[in-house]
Amino acid sequence: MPHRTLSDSGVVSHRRSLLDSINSPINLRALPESLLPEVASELRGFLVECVSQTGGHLAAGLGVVELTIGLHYVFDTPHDRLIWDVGHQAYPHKILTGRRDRMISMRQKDGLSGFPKRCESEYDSFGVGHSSTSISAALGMALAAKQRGERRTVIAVIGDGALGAGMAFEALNHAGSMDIDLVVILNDNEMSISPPVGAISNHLSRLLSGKIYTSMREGSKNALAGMPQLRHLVGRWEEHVKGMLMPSTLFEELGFNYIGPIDGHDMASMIKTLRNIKEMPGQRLLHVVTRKGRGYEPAEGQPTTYHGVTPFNRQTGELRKGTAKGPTYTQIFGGWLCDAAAADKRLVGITPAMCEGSGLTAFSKRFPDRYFDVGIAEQHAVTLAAGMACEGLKPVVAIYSSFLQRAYDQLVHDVCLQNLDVTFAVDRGGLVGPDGATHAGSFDLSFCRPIPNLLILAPSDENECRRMLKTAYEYEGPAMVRYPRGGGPGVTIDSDAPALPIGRGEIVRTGQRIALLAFGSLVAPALTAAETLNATVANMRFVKPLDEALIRDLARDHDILVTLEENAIAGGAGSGVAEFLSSQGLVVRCLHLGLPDRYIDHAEHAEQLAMCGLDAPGIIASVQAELG
Ligand SMILES: Cc1ncc(C[n+]2csc(CCOP(=O)(O)OP(=O)(O)O)c2C)c(N)n1
Ligand SMILES: CC(=O)[C@@H](O)[C@H](O)COP(=O)(O)O
Ligand SMILES: [Mg+2]
Repeated sequence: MPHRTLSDSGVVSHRRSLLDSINSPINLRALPESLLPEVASELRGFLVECVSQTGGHLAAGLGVVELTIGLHYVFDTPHDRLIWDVGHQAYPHKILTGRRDRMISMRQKDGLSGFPKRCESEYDSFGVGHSSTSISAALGMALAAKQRGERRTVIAVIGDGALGAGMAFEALNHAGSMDIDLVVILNDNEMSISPPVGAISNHLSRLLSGKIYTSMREGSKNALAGMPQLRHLVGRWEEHVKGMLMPSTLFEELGFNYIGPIDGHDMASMIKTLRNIKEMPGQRLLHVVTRKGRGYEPAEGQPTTYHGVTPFNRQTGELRKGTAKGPTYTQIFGGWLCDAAAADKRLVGITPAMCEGSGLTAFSKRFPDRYFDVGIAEQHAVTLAAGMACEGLKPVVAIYSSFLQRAYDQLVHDVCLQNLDVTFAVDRGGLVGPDGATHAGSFDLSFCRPIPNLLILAPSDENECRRMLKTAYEYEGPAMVRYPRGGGPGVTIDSDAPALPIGRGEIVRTGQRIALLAFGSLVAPALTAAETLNATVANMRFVKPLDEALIRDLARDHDILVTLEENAIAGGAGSGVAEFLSSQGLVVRCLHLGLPDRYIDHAEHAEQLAMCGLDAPGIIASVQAELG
C-alpha cells in the first residue's frame, strides 16, 4: 500500500526551503557553513512535525541535530562510516540521508525502521537498537579498513547512558590498546531514559563541571574576546593547559585522546572541532554536551516522557492516549510489585535502566531503598540479584525479553545453576510492534526452556498475570513470568486471587477432534478460532514444567494437537510438548504454530500477528490446511 506522502499528511507546513534541497549529505556539504544554523532550525522543526504525526523516539534526536549536521558536513559519509549507538536518536540522520520524504512512514508496516538498518540505506553503516554496540562495531570496521589498506574514518556516536554498559568498556579497553583511526563521540545529555545512574555518569559530570577547566576556559575566552583574530588560540591553549592541569580523564587513561567537553548546539564550534578531530590520528574521543529534547519545550522539560512518544499535538505537546482496554501487563506488574513489597520486606526490585518502561516508577518512589536501577547493565542486574538472593533477599528483576538476551549466561550460570530464589518479570515477551525485530521478545521461551531449575509461566490475561507473579515470587527458586507489551483481553483483576498450582494447565473450551494447546497471549485468538474449528482449547499456563497429564489426556481424546505461542516455533513451548509426547511414545498428529524462522519487521502488533498467521483467521487457515 503506497505510503502517505508528506503533502498528504500536511507535514510540509513547516518552512523547509533549505531542507528540501538536501537529498543527501552531498547537497549538505555543498552549502556554505554559514547556512548550517538555518539547516538545524529547519531540521528540528521538521523532526517535531513528523514525530507528532507518527510517534516514535523524539527527545534524543532533537539533542543531536547540530551533531548530525556536523558529522555529515565534515566527514565523507558513507565512505567514512557513522554508527549511532542504540539508534533512537538517528531520525535527523535519516532525514539528511535521503529519507526525508519517507519519515511519515516511520515505524509503520513497509515503512522506515525506527533504527538505522543496513538494508535501508548505505548511510546506515550498522544495524542497532540494543544499546552499547557502536564502539565494538566501529572498531571492527576500523580494523578491517586498516587490514585492507583503505583510508577511512569510522565514527561511533554513543550516549552517556549507553556508555555505562559493560560492552562499551570492553570495546574502549580493546581500542585504547592500539593505534587505530577511530572516533568515538560521547553525546552527553546527562540523561538515559530516566536520569542517569552510576559512577561513570558522576565522572562525566565532574568533567563538565571541572572547576579548573571551566574557570580557565572562561578566563581565556574573555581575555581573547577583544582579539577575534586570536580566538583560535583558545582551542590550542586549552588543549595544552588542560593536559597540564586537568586530572586525566578515564578515557585518556584508556589510551584515547580526549577532546572536550564542547557545546553540542554551537554549530560553528562543532564544525571547527570536528574538522580538527578529522585530521587527528589514532583513537580519539570527543565529549559533546547536548540537551535531550533541545528546541521543543515539552521535550526539553520532560525528556523521559518525550524519549518515546505516541503521536502528539505539536502546539500543546499533549500525547495521544493509548488504546488498552484496561491496565497494561506492565501496569499490573507495577501494582503487584508494590503490594508484594509492602507484604515482604525481603523483596527488592531491579531494573537495567528501564524504570518507566517496566512499570517501576511507583515502586521506586514508595520503596526507594529497595529499588535498584543499575543502568544499561543487564548482565550485572541478573548477577546482582543472584548475590542478593544468596543473602536472603528476594529480588525481582524486571527486564524486557530482548534485553534479557544480554544476560543469558548470568541467568544460567549465576542464578539457575545455583537454584537461587530470583523472580524475573520478563516484559515485552513476543512481538512488540513498531520497535520491530531488534526489540521483539521472540526467543525467550526457546532459550529459557532448556535451563534446569527455571519455572516458566505465560499468562493469558491480566488476572492470570497477577496470579502468576504471585506464584513465581512464592516459588523458592528461579522463576520467570513472560508477558506481552501493552494490554490483554481486558478481564477483571482479583488482587486476592491465590497462587496457581505449579505445572497445571486448564481446558477452557471443549470441542471435537482438534485440541489447541495455547500458551500465554495466544489463548485469546485460540478461543476465537475454536468457534469455527469446534476445537478444544487448553490454556497451558506453564511452559516449564508442562502439564504432562493434560497433554496425555488431550492426545488420547483428539486427532490433532495444535500448539500456539508468541515465540519462535524452534525450541519453543510447542517443541516441549513434542519432546514430551515422543518421550512417552505417544503418537498423535501435531501442528506447531508460532513465530517463523525469520525476523518480523516493524508494524502494528496486530499486523505482525497476522503476518505470522497467529491471529484467529491465521490459526483457522493453518489448521484447515493441515487437515486438508
Ligand atoms: C541493551 C539495551 N538495554 C536497554 C535499552 C533501552 N534504551 C534505549 S535508549 C536508552 C537510554 C540511552 O541513553 P543514552 O545512551 O544516554 O542516549 P540518549 O537517549 O540520552 O540520547 C535505553 C536504556 C536498549 N535499547 N538496549
Ligand atoms: C530505544 C529503546 O530501546 C527503547 O526506547 C525502547 O524502544 C522502549 O520500548 P517500549 O516502547 O516497548 O518501552
Ligand atoms: Mg544520554
